[in-house]
Amino acid sequence: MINYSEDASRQYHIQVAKGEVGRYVILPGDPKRCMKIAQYLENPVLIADNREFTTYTGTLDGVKVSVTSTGIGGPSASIAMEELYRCGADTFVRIGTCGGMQPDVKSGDIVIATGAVRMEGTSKEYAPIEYPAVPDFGVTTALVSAAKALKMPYHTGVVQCKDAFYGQHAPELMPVSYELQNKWEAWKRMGCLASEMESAALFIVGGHLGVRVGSCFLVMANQERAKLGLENPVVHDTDGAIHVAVEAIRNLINADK
Ligand SMILES: O=P(O)(O)O[C@H]1O[C@H](CO)[C@@H](O)[C@H]1O
Ligand SMILES: O=c1cc[nH]c(=O)[nH]1
Repeated sequence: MINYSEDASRQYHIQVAKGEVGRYVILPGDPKRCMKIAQYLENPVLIADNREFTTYTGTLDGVKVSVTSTGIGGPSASIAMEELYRCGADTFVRIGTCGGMQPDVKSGDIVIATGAVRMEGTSKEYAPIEYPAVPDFGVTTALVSAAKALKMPYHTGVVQCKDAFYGQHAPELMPVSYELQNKWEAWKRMGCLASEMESAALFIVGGHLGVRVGSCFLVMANQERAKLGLENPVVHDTDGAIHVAVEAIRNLINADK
């Protein structure tokens, strides 16, 4: 395989070299979330900042842990995971934002994914659609233990992933509204908790690479609650979900000892 990087020791997109990240990596979508997460680490150092990929490395309880942003959507998330894996990472926790889909999934709650609907393109270039996008059981239970210990309101269940943010929020405006609206109804009836964009790709790429992956999200709002006339403030504060992700990594470090 050709390495397109000017500096051959660095991965082309993330601009990180082998050994510069820990085996444990926290994956936010938004690069601006990286510094917030890095503040939970001891002695965080900025390793690289290229395109949508910002990476910090520090330690948690003396063990090397990194944070890398994945950008929006499966294509860039899959690139981040592939390149981090080549630098030595094998355990990933995504911390993102999502939109609730069930009436009891409220703004400010945490959702922990136990599976992801593959209504996106990236995972289809890895595995046939019949293969399920599921997180690692150990990472998922570490996230649940963390949410419980922090007394965060949380839900566990399947999340829906897609490529078009506005296909979720304004499906009626899309030429394929008939498909988007019917499928959304099906995901809801099947009990999908929330919609986001990266977990399906991360779970499938993780399965292919043989690494551990889990996901947790802040619920920003819930368009279904709005339709029902229920209270639906928009929440931007990701601190609680970040704390859950960091404590989950701490749980995994202890369990791995
Ligand atoms: O907040 P992040 O992690 O970016 O996650 C969610 O927010 C973005 C859309 O606004 C998508 O990336 C979606 O998955
Ligand atoms: O509603 C939402 C909120 C965040 N991210 C999404 O993909 N959808």
